[in-house]
Amino acid sequence: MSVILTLNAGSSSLKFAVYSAVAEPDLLQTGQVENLGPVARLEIKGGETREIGPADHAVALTAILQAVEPVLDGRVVAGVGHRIVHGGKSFGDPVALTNATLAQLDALVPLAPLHQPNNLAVVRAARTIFPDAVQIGCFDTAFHRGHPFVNDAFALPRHLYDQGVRRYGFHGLSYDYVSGVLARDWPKLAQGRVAICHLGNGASMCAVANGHSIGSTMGFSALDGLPMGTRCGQLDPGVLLYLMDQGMARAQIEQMLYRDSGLRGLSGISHDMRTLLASDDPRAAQAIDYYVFRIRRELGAMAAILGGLDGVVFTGGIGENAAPIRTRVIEGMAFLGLALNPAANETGAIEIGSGPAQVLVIRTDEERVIARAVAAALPSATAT
Ligand SMILES: Nc1ncnc2c1ncn2[C@@H]1O[C@H](COP(=O)(O)OP(=O)(O)O)[C@@H](O)[C@H]1O
Ligand SMILES: CC(=O)OP(=O)(O)O
Ligand SMILES: [Mg+2]
Repeated sequence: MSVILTLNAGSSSLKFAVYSAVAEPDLLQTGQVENLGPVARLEIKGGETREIGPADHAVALTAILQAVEPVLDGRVVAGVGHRIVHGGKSFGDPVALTNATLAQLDALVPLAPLHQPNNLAVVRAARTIFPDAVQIGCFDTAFHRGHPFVNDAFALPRHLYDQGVRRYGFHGLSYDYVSGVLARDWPKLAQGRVAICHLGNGASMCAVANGHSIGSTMGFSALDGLPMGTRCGQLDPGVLLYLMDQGMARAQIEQMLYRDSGLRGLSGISHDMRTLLASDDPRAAQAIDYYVFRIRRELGAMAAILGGLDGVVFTGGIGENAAPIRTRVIEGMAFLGLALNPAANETGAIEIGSGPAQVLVIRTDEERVIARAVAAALPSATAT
């Protein structure tokens, strides 16, 4: 039996999974290197967890491949699936990552500087390590491609829209997975109006109507919308003009917006929600207040886009694990039909609502969406 390897290069982690190469792939192993930077940590699910010292995405990939060698057990890696954050105007469905497609994707690096270079570096490393494997790219922007014009456009001169200056939306692999779970386990809700909150290190919300994205808080880049671990979220563009007038260089502005803002910037303490929730520093409390305020504001916007809410889903590292954040987001939202069952919320239940609209916590699985796309591209996958 051959296997499929998936690689998901996020802003702060490299997640991987190994699956059997069959039409509905069986998960064999999963894990990640998280907290990329000076003290990265390798976590193999059900296995070892250890600090691996300073690591970027390339070092993380080497550590992962060493750790999964026993799982591979000599089996051939027939396909490698990659999360690619930005597909731009041209890419929707999963594609084979050839020299030609990689060159087109390189051109989108300036639109997602925190992700796209890492995504593509991981693709290139994997092509060298597994030269005979099919390499498939799956796009975070794909799920949003059916957006109506009003959710896709900025009110800028028209030629910019034609050039591709649009609101793409991201976290699409996560929304695709969650929508699939809804269709399978909550079919009636899946036909309704659902706001999915992907709250990880990056964060966005998606308005899903009958399984299709009709709006998202993220836009042209992965900066817009909600505040994130290190990114600012929605910002008055006048601030950028002011900073330029003050003499700030483009590279400094990019550093500030992508890496020094969000929870990290506001708290001055950490980008990590666990650290902030555990802190008694008033700046940590203020950063969390801002985070919750913006999620609530956008939840109202998603409800308006959808014409009401039949359900809200929390996912991503914070959405799945931070019960106090979920409590504060849903508090006082009875006017939207939302209320929490506190015991269910605090004990890790999936259905945590007590109002007319559903409130669910669904663990996302971007890897599975990628693995299915690789399996579909492997002629052998249906036969084995
Ligand atoms: N138990 C927890 N309580 C609060 N926050 C958590 C918890 N577990 C993880 N998180 C937060 O989840 C975030 C990472 O989310 P994740 O979806 O894994 O990120 P990425 O964008 O790298 O995929 C971090 O901010 C981390 O603090
Ligand atoms: C698009 C994005 O923000 O991704 P992540 O949450 O992995 O940083
Ligand atoms: Mg993520």
